[in-house]
Amino acid sequence: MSHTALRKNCNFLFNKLKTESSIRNGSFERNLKHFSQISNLAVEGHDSPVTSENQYEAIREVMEPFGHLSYEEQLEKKQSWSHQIRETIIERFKTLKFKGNVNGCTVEKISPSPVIEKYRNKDEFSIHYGVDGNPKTVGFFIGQLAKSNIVCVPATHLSIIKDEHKALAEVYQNFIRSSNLPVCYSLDDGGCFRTFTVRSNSAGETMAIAVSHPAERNPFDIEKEREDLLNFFQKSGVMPTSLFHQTCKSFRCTNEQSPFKLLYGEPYLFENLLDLQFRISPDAFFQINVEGAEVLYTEIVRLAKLKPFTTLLDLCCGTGTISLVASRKVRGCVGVESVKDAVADARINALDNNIFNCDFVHGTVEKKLFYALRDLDMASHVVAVVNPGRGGLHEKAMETILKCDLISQLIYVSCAADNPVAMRNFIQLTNQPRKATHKPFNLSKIKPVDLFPKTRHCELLLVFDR
Ligand SMILES: C[S@@+](CC[C@H](N)C(=O)[O-])C[C@H]1O[C@@H](n2cnc3c(N)ncnc32)[C@H](O)[C@@H]1O
Repeated sequence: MSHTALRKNCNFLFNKLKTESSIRNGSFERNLKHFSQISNLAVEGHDSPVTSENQYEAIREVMEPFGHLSYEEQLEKKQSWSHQIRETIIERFKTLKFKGNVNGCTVEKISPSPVIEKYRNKDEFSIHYGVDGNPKTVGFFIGQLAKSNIVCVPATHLSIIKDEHKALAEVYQNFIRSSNLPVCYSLDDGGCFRTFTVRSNSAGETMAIAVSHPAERNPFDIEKEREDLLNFFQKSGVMPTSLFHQTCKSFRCTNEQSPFKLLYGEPYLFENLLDLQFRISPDAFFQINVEGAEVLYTEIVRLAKLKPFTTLLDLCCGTGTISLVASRKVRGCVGVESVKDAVADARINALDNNIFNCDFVHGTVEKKLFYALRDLDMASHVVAVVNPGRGGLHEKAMETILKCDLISQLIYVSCAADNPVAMRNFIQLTNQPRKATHKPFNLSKIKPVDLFPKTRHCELLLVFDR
């Protein structure tokens, strides 16, 4: 089950439970009694109950499902999954009447991640009941809604999580346990503590972000929570390099919607990647495995037909990584990104690396691409790299891309190529519906790059030419 699905399940469950005041202010015993109502715990795919003895094994099976395999075996599985993606696209394609070409598509050998342990530079920890019934447990969820058995297990025994992240999550757990404020299990239950995110860079610097629901509290109460949080970390002796606090009433808030308040330290993380330095805001996406990302970006540059006169379109550009890595090989780059702070990072990153041929546009691809292309009237050769995350590309963005004949190659970077939206995007690129006048793309190559050792996930580069 995906993290989002688990979160939805969790919210549903606690909507049911929220009417019972013991969640918010009851004693540990009352909470335990309450918890017994959602017991009969079993991990997804397992029938045996989750207990304090087997909880760490259970969370490993959720978070590191390939952890029991050798790395070679993991890569073999991901290689054959990449072939399956090719077969699925070809099968889907057979059902369509007007087509580009997908049959010639080859699947390259998977590139391994240079690191397979402690590689995650960002973890968003949730808060929920632990197996012992403690309602203030910080970690990751396991369980199934059907069996009403969602439970939170600390990350202490996971090998893909960095030690500094685990240590900070433990201090935060101690903090919320020492506080009288309740946990926010669903957005309208009046609770406070929501999530705790830790990010880090290769130099070992950490950025911690505590997110709370403002509930009915006034600004002074929220200020008090912030003071207490900072004091607690300072006294613990385990201090992040920077500490942020955000209040958020919805599932997730950007800095624009609800500012990240810096309580301590520097406002940004900096990361080195392929001889470039990147500034990263709390809000901005950065690939979770930096060494793996270096391989990914190197492969993108290898596969892209970049010429000195090429304009590179970097769609969903985050902090500008792909543009800046490719910038010296092309005439210019235009990045489009929906998160404002990430765009600010991308612009600064260009300047800090003495790169002056990249421009970054704030907005969604579906809204801004049309205008970005209109401004490219001097371009003679355009290559697009799209990296939209699990959500895939919006219909309108797809339409604009397909209609722009200048785009002769498109590299679709997908961390969830079997996701229905991504799959629809692949078919749209290669299909030519009856009345359409555009030339369809041919899917020429699939290149897997492993960014997520021990998990089922794998990054795919799908190369479309026309
Ligand atoms: C998987 S990340 C890739 C970022 C970047 N290419 C990198 O490698 O670091 C996807 C990015 O797309 C942005 N995004 C998601 N939907 C978008 C949209 N419709 N328009 C523009 N940006 C979008 C997200 O904010 C995020 O920064």
